[in-house]
Amino acid sequence: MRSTEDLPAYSSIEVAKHSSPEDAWLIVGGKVLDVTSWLSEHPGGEDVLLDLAGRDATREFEDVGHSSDARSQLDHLVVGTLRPATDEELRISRNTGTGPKKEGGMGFDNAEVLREWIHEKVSSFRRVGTIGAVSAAVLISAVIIKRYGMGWTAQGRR
Ligand code: HEM
Repeated sequence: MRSTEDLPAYSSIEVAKHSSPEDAWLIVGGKVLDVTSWLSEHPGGEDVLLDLAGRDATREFEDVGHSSDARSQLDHLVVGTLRPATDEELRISRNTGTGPKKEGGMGFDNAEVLREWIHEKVSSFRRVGTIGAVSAAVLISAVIIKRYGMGWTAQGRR
């Protein structure tokens, strides 16, 4: 087998595009697998693989308690390694609603997309918070000046 270092690196967003029976990829343990031509050979059936196609199936693979034979079969299916998604990929994925999703969920099966979304929300709240605090300070100053006048500056000048 080729060393995984020679293989291309794909992001989870790229892997998500391969989610049909004609083109089914999975991620297991940081390896990207093309299971398309092997679907019918899986002893656990093709449905479980198709349900997870385009997604990270590491947890499901481990939960089944696959044998070491299964692990060596897996190595023959490797087409690449997993790399973090770029900011650009995350932005496009968020805006177009593409990328890995779980049915019935919030649409954020992809931890990276979710993390990026939270980060953006927090910074926009922070922005709104700063504008709010500055406006409140100006308003309070205006009320104080209106109520007490500029007495202290007049005193200072005397
Ligand atoms: C693409 C990587 C995978 C490979 C190479 C693989 C390979 C195998 C092999 C060789 C077996 C026979 C039992 C054994 O040797 O452990 C098996 C069984 C099974 N696999 Fe997978 N598998 C893969 C992914 C998955 C995934 C993602 C699931 C999802 C749940 C899954 C579910 C099962 C189930 C339920 C069985 C048990 C079948 C039975 O004992 O009746 N497999 N798999």
